[in-house]
Amino acid sequence: MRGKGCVPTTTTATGRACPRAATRARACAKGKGSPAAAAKAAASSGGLRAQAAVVPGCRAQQVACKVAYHLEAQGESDPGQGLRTLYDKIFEDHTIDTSEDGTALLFVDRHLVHEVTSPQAFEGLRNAGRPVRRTDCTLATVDHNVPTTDRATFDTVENFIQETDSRTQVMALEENVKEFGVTYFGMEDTRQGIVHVIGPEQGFTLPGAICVCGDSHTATHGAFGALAFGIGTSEVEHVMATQTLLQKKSMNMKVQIDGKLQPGVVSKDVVLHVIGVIGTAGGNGCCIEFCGSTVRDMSMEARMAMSNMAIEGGARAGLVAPDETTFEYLQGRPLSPAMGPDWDKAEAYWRTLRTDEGAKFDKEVYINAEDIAPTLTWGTSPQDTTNIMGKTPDPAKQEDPQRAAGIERALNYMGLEPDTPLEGIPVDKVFIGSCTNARIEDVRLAALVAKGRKVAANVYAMVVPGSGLVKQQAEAEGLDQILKEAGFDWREPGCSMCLAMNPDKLLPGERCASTSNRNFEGRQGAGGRTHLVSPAMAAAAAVAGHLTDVRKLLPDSMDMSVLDSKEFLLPVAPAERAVKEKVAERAGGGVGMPKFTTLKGIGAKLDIQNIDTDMIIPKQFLKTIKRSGLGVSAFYELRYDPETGEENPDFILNNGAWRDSKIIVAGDNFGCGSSREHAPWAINDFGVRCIISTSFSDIFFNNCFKNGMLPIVLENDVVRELMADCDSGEDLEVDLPNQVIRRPNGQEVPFPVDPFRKNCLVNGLDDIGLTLQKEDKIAAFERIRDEYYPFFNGIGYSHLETSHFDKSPYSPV
Ligand SMILES: CC(C)[C@H](C(=O)O)[C@@H](O)C(=O)O
Ligand code: SF4
Repeated sequence: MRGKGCVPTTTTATGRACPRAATRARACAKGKGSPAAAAKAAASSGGLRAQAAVVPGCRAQQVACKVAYHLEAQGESDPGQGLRTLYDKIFEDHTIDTSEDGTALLFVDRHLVHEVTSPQAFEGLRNAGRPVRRTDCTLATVDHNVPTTDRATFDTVENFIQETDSRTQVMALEENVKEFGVTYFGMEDTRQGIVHVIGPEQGFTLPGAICVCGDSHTATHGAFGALAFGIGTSEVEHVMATQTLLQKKSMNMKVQIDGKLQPGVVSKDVVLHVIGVIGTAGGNGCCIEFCGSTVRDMSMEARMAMSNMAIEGGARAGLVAPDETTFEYLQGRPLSPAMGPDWDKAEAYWRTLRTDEGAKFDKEVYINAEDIAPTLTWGTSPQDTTNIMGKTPDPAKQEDPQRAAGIERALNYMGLEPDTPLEGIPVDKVFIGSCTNARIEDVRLAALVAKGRKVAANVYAMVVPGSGLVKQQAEAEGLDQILKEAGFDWREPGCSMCLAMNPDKLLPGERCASTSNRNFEGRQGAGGRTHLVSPAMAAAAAVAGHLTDVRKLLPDSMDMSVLDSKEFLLPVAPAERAVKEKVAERAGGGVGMPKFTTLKGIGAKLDIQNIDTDMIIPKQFLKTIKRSGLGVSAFYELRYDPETGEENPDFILNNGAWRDSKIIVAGDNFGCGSSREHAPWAINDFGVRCIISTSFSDIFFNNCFKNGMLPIVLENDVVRELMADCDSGEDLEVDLPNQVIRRPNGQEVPFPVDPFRKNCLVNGLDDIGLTLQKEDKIAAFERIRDEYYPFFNGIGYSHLETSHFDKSPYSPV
């Protein structure tokens, strides 16, 4: 009987009673004809939210409200009511349940998995005897560790990958996907590639989906109007076990770019420019929606390069509303809905995915595309940008002493003087690749610049396609020939020198023009210096031998010199080896969720802004398949002399009583960069349980709670006072139940903490167990989804052959 069991008590995403619940219940109780009719009645009497309708036991109501949501989104409901952003719509449409404090349980449509952040998650499932709930919505590949050398002789991973830890991680994934039945593109599969290249390429990434991956650049998929964000390994396990995630709603931020881009300026320049404007913490706590005429004119691949770097602006996700460009890109891809009724149903839904006119954003940024010239970084943070006509900054001219210290440190690392013009700085290497810029259009752009020219004698330049299919397409178009003739090294797909977890690395002191997304210290190899650029600018630097404006290319008169790729096969430095051995000795099995109540001890001051996760634990220590034992590698670059492996006596955590600090008081934006949960694991294993700062990156912040650690956000003046307490050597006491920090002078400093997270920390509760108690609600949501969003159910590859392709994922130039 329709309407049976309807109760007007549903809460909203913010935990408040939903004022429209009564209307909904009335519509439901009327039980008029079809669910759609009930929905229409309900919608016309006030508009409804889909998520609020999921009340177990009230099927008709659920269906009615679901349909009503679409009517409202298409503007058929009362105008001016409940105006929502694209982010609000996707978030709310995936909300299964909302707890008192506003934490939502979200359904996850797409889960991408790679070898670095999944081993501990699979281990957790295995230990708990849990399966992967939705293998049809899960896709795995290997990318970070794979060598990019010729695979002509590839037989098995075991024989092919020389580096032990890399081999172990790749082999662990191969075993895990077999055991858990997950679709996997291995090294012998042409579809293998960087996880953020293959998802879109296969049509796995769809508009309106929630898409996650244990990787911060999951933001890439937002280009499709998918709500896509990086998660930590504990969350990878949570998604695999429950197909859901616990999330608090982010703020809405609009970045509107209007106008026509100058020739030679591409979306990479746009996003570098945007990050230069907003800073690496500018988007913290936000989901960015990129909009405006410039964005509408971009191709899907250009949009992907832009949303990819939303995380570098501090935002966990970047979105672009789907449009004709999106639909055209998706049609005929292996995992897109099949053309015909399936496609039509999907497209009708996707067309509702846009921000309502007049909807409110918490932050707005407006950029004029005509102001953007080819843009690049000069320092060690993606916010350190200027255009190619610019100069390095002078710390002496900075008013903020912390910023001045940051600039000085960055220039020193980069081997650059203040006020140096960027144009003309010689480079040693050029890297064209990564999940930002390794798609076919990027390769085409590089080939366009390189055509008929030669790589400079002082430069080694490599092009690493983002996937086997990009490589295949580029070869079909003859782009590899153009690049090889110019002197570029043409490689096999993978992350490569973006992160240098495989053998492709910079040598200490080497300078690289790189199309990747992070220029952190040591990112591309210890001591390596990175300038982030577009593929056009990278190719221009390769042929010029120095950073240059792609708009005024040098004549092609230089000799070509390709360095022997063996140069990249670096031996592991002795210092690094010693630390790795200690890590191996200490690594154990899983570590339960520890309780956190009070913590007393001397605090350590780390007065550096933007301590990124590469500084907390560099990539060479990510190759573990365990969670524990990483403490010896925490703050590796700061803590040890890279030559000798001896402790650096100037580093606070090597110094006297501070060696045992359990509390760190740090500069702004702690934990920015990658989603690696290895960062909190390493800090935790080192003995630190609490970090205090003015701000944190969202993913790091979240990861701390999953590991029984407490990150505390306080105002800058309070942080400064606590830093002084650290220097005094007297104890601080963090009292979580009472939410105060007791200073040595007896003052109590209150701090905020999310009630749900506090409860989990104080009681040592594990998220997965808590979520599985909501099984009924998850199952009810899945039934609704089957009916109204069947296109989100992964059809998987189990019954598909590679020949299923309706067309090549790439169309010719
Ligand atoms: C290894 C992975 C966790 C990491 C990320 O999250 O971004 C990596 O892809 C990176 O680019 O630093
Ligand atoms: S940023 Fe680099 S390392 Fe990270 S996923 Fe992308 S290509 Fe791989």
